[in-house]
Amino acid sequence: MAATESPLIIALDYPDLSQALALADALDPARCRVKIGKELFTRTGPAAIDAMHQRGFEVFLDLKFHDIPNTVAGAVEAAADRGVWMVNVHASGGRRMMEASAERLVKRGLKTHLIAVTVLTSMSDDELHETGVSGNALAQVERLARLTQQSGLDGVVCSARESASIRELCGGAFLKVTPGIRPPMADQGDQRRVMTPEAAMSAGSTHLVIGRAITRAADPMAALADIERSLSDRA
Ligand SMILES: O=C(O)c1cc(=O)[nH]c(=O)n1[C@@H]1O[C@H](COP(=O)(O)O)[C@@H](O)[C@H]1O
Repeated sequence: MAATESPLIIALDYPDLSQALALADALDPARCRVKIGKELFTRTGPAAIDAMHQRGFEVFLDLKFHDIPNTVAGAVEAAADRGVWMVNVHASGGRRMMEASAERLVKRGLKTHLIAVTVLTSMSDDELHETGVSGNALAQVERLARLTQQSGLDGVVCSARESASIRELCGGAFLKVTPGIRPPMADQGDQRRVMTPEAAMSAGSTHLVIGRAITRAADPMAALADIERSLSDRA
């Protein structure tokens, strides 16, 4: 399978496999990775993963596991056995849950990247307070990133607004996978902590998750090319 140097991960948030395949067939695995999330996976099951692997894409399976340690470790192992490049859990599942998952991969010699979601990019500080968290999003992301690193995982999902702080706290090699990416003038939609692609890379994000800015664009390939251009202009 062709590994790519690109930081771009395209979120295939579609209700059926044919729409996901239509975009995948226009994309080039040398230029991006793809993400399969809850909607597509619940519709298609592992068939979507297999179809992307057949096309040469590395796959981020985004099912955000959040359960007791034994259950999540088993789910992470199952994902890795499918050969996915990356899988995620919720950091708020706690240290033992994350350690059990990381240890399972090590024990089996599986190379899948394991990362943890800190605070969803759709949440504002006020919404976070409503869930009982007293600090702001940045403080909670920092706390959970530290816990994630101590638990032996490879990185976090956070917003690009927190990437610089997490780079300082956890180092450059610790993955900072950032959704909530919006090109200038793009509709924010349900996201709250957003950044442009070039600002996100400058802030220290290692990977950018991009969904609707490409999948809902009138011309998805032109939208992707614009984003790639904005990143190479920055370099
Ligand atoms: O884990 C994720 O990928 C994720 C975490 C997060 O905090 N926020 C977030 O938006 N995501 C995912 O990233 C994608 C963002 O999609 P767009 O907002 O359309 O670019 C969606 O597939 C979300 O499920």
